[in-house]
Amino acid sequence: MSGLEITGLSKSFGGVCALDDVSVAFPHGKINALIGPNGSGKTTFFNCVTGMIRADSGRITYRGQDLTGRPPHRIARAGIGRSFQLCRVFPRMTVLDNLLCAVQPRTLRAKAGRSHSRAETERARHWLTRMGIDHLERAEAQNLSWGQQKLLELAGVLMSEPETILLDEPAGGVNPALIDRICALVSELNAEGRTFLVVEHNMDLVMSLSHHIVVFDRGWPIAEGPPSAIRSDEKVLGAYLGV
Ligand SMILES: Nc1ncnc2c1ncn2[C@@H]1O[C@H](COP(=O)(O)OP(=O)(O)OP(=O)(O)O)[C@@H](O)[C@H]1O
Repeated sequence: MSGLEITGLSKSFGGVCALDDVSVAFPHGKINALIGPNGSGKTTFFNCVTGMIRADSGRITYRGQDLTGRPPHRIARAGIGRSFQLCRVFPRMTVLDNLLCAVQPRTLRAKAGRSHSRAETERARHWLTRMGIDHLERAEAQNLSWGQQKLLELAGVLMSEPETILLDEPAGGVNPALIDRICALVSELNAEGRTFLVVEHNMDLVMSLSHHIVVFDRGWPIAEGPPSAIRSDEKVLGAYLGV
């Protein structure tokens, strides 16, 4: 079955056209990247796909389900998780509590008491271990490095077991050792069956990690294909060099 498919997506802010009739599909089971110069519409695209903002027109389908106009929680329930460019963690909460917060209480009793099951706590510890930050479980999130906070945010996304994960600049501001860790994790999680769509400015990372790349320029996809094709595409070079 197909993965995420977008048809005719448009979004303007006042007189600024951020997305202009975008039609694009991302293969399921792959690591996809969305790249483009500053202001080319990548974050707006993420926000429309995850229901954070409503597109002016267009259709969003995922695994055959129509998600157009659905609110963020419905999109999450369909199996799509996302991280943010400016990492979203609760700074004064412990690392473990940040993850437990990411879990939607499933039963009425849990909703009333906001209690978490032992299984949820174990799952939180499992993801902290996978991220390599389990030793920080009792630390306040504000005391983690920026890269560790990115790993914590990714662990939070994984708590709801999404099959597709949208990552907004996972390497932005992160030190090289942790960038390597994030790349290794994305590859491992992909090998385990998760699909990724990554917005990233670090071209070395994009070229080494991705199977499929879509390039936006001025709210419009100008190229798509494997890294080898994108690297030498004249339209892409032109968009980045401004020629
Ligand atoms: N809330 C908003 N109000 C007004 N204009 C906006 C808003 N959000 C985005 N824009 C404009 O829409 C265009 C696309 O912006 P967007 O943030 O989607 O690009 P981007 O490719 O993610 O950029 P960057 O790589 O710098 O994060 C830009 O011209 C931007 O100024």
